[in-house]
Amino acid sequence: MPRGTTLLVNAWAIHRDPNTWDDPDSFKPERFEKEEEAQKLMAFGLGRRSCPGSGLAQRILGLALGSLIQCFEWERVGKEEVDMKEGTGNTVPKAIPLKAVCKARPFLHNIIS
Ligand code: HEM
Repeated sequence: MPRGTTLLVNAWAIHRDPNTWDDPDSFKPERFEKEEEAQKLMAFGLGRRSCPGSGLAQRILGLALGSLIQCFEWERVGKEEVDMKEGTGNTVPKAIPLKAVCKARPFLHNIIS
């Protein structure tokens, strides 16, 4: 390979390889409860140029999600099944956004008022 070549790893395809994943196109977050499955995930890249913020991100994500659930009541807009189809773009957005409304839980009024 010539010096200076830009090499892009297709993590999207690797994460959908049926030789590696069971039912790769289905949204099954519970699959990562198994340690050996979680180790196959490359959300933060690999090697010397992998994400230096992964430790921070993994701590903050749980806290942020926990705070959103603890502090607000959530309700979906619409009753149809959530469409998990992917849109286009580097961060793989949903094709059809998930819409929800939230209401501060009563205990939060005491804290912020
Ligand atoms: C869920 C959150 C995050 C995800 C999924 C993520 C994912 C990634 C990925 C896939 C890469 C490219 C790795 C590669 O080229 O192999 C990257 C690089 C990088 N990330 Fe993150 N990241 C996240 C959060 C953060 C945070 C919180 C920080 C800093 C506080 C951060 C800083 C960086 C930097 C500086 C690089 C470039 C590293 C380099 O090129 O040497 N990231 N990240």
